[in-house]
Amino acid sequence: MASALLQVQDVSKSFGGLAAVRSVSLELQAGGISALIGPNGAGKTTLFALLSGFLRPDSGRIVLDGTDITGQAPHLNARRGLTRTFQIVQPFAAQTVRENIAVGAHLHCASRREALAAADAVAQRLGLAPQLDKPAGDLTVAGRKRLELARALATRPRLLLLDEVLAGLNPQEVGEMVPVVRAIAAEGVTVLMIEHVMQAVMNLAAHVWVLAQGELIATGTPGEVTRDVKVIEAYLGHGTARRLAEAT
Ligand SMILES: Nc1ncnc2c1ncn2[C@@H]1O[C@H](COP(=O)(O)OP(=O)(O)OP(=O)(O)O)[C@@H](O)[C@H]1O
Repeated sequence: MASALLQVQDVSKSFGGLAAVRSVSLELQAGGISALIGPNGAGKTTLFALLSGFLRPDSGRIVLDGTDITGQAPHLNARRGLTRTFQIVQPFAAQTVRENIAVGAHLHCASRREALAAADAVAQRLGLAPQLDKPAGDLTVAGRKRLELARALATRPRLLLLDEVLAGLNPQEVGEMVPVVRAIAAEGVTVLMIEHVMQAVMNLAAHVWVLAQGELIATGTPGEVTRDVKVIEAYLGHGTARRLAEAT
């Protein structure tokens, strides 16, 4: 079997006395879409920050394609092909959509002209071409989510960490974004997504990890983890599975 694209080995991170991520280990194979789910405060975003280099783990190792990248700065990880998006999208509001996307493209483009041309190509893929000359601040929430994706894609990732790209979208917008994420994966980018919209997780992800209170409590297909008693109780409280069974 080929070695994993990403190996997370016994990674922990505390903030003061709060253990946000506890001894998490997982292996992500190249290709396809996987999801990281869990209740609010489970440690999902902290784990993304550790993987992408925005935070350094207290202990444990992160290995990308055989290379130890533990604690390596985000821009160096991006050079290696690991890029994340942010839950709260903060574009450079006064700059155009094109200029915002070009920020990501600069990683691989020698000149500004080349970066702006690369930005145009990424915008085409994400349906943002009509907005290229608009200030990013004029975009709707759905447009900003696409822009966040475009900026990440412009870095030409092999592994893309998506932090709630569907949050704040209405059902129609979610329906429009799902094929966008699928198309990114179909182009060969490995996608790991934090997502609360379970319908989309069921729809998109082949594999799911579940975090609760900093610990991985389940892993499997979306169907498997949503039937897992530990997962049901992590979301709905201890004893829920038994009460549900008694009620039916
Ligand atoms: N910089 C920080 N300083 C102190 N505590 C933090 C910091 N970042 C996160 N935490 C805490 O760590 C825990 C995990 O937070 P995290 O944001 O990783 O959870 P999450 O699973 O992404 O939650 P959500 O689904 O609500 O975004 C929470 O209790 C949070 O308050």
